[in-house]
Amino acid sequence: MEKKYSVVIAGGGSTFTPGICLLLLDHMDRFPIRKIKFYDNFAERQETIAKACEIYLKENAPEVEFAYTTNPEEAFTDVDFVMCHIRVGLYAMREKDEKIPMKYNVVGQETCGPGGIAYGMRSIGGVIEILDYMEKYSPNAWMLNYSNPAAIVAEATRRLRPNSKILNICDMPIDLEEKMANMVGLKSRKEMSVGYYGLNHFGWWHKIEDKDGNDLMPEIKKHMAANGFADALSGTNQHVEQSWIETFAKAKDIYALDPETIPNTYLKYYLYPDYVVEHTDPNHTRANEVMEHREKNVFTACRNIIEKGTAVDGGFEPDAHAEYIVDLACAIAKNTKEKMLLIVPNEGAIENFDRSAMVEIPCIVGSNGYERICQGSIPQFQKGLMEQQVSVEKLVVDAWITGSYQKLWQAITLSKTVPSARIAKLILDDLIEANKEFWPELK
Ligand SMILES: NC(=O)c1ccc[n+]([C@@H]2O[C@H](COP(=O)([O-])OP(=O)(O)OC[C@H]3O[C@@H](n4cnc5c(N)ncnc54)[C@H](O)[C@@H]3O)[C@@H](O)[C@H]2O)c1
Ligand SMILES: O=P(O)(O)OC[C@H]1O[C@H](O[C@H]2[C@H](O)[C@@H](O)[C@@H](O)O[C@@H]2CO)[C@H](O)[C@@H](O)[C@@H]1O
Ligand SMILES: [Mn+2]
Repeated sequence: MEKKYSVVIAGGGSTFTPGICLLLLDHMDRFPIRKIKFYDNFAERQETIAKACEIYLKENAPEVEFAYTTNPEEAFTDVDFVMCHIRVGLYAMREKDEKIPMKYNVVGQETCGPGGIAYGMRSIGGVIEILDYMEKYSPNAWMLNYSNPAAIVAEATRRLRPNSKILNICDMPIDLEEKMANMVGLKSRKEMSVGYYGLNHFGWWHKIEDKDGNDLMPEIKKHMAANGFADALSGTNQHVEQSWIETFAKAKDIYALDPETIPNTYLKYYLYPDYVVEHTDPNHTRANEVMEHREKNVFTACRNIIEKGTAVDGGFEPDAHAEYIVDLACAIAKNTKEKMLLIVPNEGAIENFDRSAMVEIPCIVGSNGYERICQGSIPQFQKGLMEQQVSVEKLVVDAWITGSYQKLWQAITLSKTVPSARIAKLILDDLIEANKEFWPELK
């Protein structure tokens, strides 16, 4: 009898939960599920998502047991996988992450620069707490974590829970690879084999071939030089707002800095911080767009489904972009040896880079975890940028662990997005005030 799996979604009130829940149901042939649970520390938020999903599940997969709870023992007992997508402080704090640095003409962004540092200082405790619940109540389970900022969370879990069964992953490369597949007329990124190196939200493709080993880089480079990632489809409908459309187009200017590699879009914030500040409305940032679009749409759909008592024509769609999560779960469950980009300790996979850095590289994933695929040596330009950024990330984790104001001031000062130690201190003091209920006390 084929094993059926029990999954808990940590962050059940997430705007991504319905799409991921439906996606799991779409892949029951390769990843059969006996139970889905939601866990959240915000009962009311989760309940709206959960009650709608419960109606959907009853109508479409009545054989799958479903529950939702804020009780850790109920949530994490008898689970095989924890899919973790929490946002400590919700969008309200994301809005502050994005607006406080902008007061000083510094990039305000969800995962990059001082905003990402603030988010990291909130996320570490939340993810570690859930990891500890998992290990207490289901010691053989795996955590698939895509809570942000993945770079800082990954460094913290390396330092604080080095032996835990956690895989940290990001879907930005997935989206961009789909766009590159579209550039060269392929149906899916899975028809490509890639070489990639970097940190999370801070990386480059250095090799892209088709399944026959033909080099796809020349054609992709041509598109990047002319349009960046603009005008290339990826199948996701997450990014329709103007801010994302501009981000995809701006990749053209990031590419211009090193035409031998294809850049992750997030490098925009580090290489063109002046452009970003000039093109950001300090009173209406990405957090406002998400609250006005994704959050509003998802919760409106959920409330309608609950009111009608049926999910038929309720607007729930499987989140195709999240297929990577099922790929990852299958790789662990079925030993598929899937090749996936993960955020893992370098240990020499990037030959001329810090062995302890959490790097984003291609890995082979099976039942016993991942094996790194070596990416060789990296050029001086990327090496210099990565050494600065990984030091920021390490200093943030130092600050969280030791409660050190000094370390966090150093981290913000060291960020390529911040012009001086004076500005860094002004931003830090504002962030401390805004994060009083979330950060450890700093001395
Ligand atoms: N890694 C990636 O590529 C990727 C892609 C998309 C989203 N994300 C991340 O997924 C997460 C969810 O995104 P969203 O926009 O849906 O957020 P959201 O605010 O809609 O939902 C997050 C949920 O987490 C819950 N939560 C917060 N702290 C918690 C804690 N300590 N314990 C349990 N639950 C907690 C909140 O109550 C909320 O219901 C974010 O971290 C986001 O950055 C990552
Ligand atoms: O501004 P947001 O909240 O819409 O997006 C921020 C996240 O962007 C990336 O995830 C994208 C993903 O790249 C794309 O495929 C699409 O499906 O949606 C995701 C969420 O919008 C990035 O990887 C995440 O870390 C960011 O949180
Ligand atoms: Mn990401």
